[in-house]
Amino acid sequence: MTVLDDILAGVREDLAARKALTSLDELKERAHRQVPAKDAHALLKPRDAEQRGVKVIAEVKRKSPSKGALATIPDPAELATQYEAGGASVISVLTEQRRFGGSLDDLRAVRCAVDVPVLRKDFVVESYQLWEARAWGADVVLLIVAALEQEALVSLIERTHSLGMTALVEVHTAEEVARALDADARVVGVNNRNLKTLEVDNSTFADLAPLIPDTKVKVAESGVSGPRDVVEFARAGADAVLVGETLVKGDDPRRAVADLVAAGAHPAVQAVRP
Ligand SMILES: O=P(O)(O)OC[C@@H](O)[C@@H](O)c1c[nH]c2ccccc12
Repeated sequence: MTVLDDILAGVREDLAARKALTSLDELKERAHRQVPAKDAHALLKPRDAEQRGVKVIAEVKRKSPSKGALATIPDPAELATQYEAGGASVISVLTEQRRFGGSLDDLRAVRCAVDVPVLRKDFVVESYQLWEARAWGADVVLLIVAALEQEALVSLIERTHSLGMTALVEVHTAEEVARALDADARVVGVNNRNLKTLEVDNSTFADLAPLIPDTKVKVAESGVSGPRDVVEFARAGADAVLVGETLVKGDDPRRAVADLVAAGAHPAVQAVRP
């Protein structure tokens, strides 16, 4: 059993418990009462060349299976406000409870505190979770190719789009890239961390990015420890980076995000981007 299998088993149990409490109909009603989802795609890949730096997706993350406790984060809304002030384009909120210490309450708190799009970062296995994401105010959801059969991936992407949200489709191998493209993913995230072994290898993004057409939004996930990594991913074709640990562990999250945004927007970086 891989780490991913183990996480998914816990996710399914927690999901069953939530489904017993809230019917899909009730969730749909709540989702329909939300203001429409914000367009994260347009923010991550603006048409206007002037705004074309590498964007930063900043993550609210308390702990992880690979690193254990990272930060207590008593006030996720405050952290998200700092991220936004530092120039983050999207805020990612882990909502998985057992391994990452997150919750849907964190998602809502962040949603209420910022204007930028908010990503529900979880292990989505069923459309119920997409309705849930929308009902709690998410604009973007993560869909992990390694966790889904192809048919499920296709229908979850379609459902995400029909709810007006953006799907960040996560891959880790060339085969998963092909599956994501077949399923019509518009935003593809290459996770430098293998979710089956938890090992991080930053060359994963550079290896897989050429397989993803430039019309897609390419996101480098995990492994950003500072501005140098942003420059490296930018050179390999990243439109955005997704950063967790480095931001939650530092003492000035606003400044830390601003430094990454500045690195991604630097003219020397832009000149060498493919
Ligand atoms: O903390 P890091 O190394 O900056 O990584 C952030 C993000 O990429 C990571 O949290 C992540 C990427 N894909 C995931 C899927 C599930 C849970 C977590 C993740």
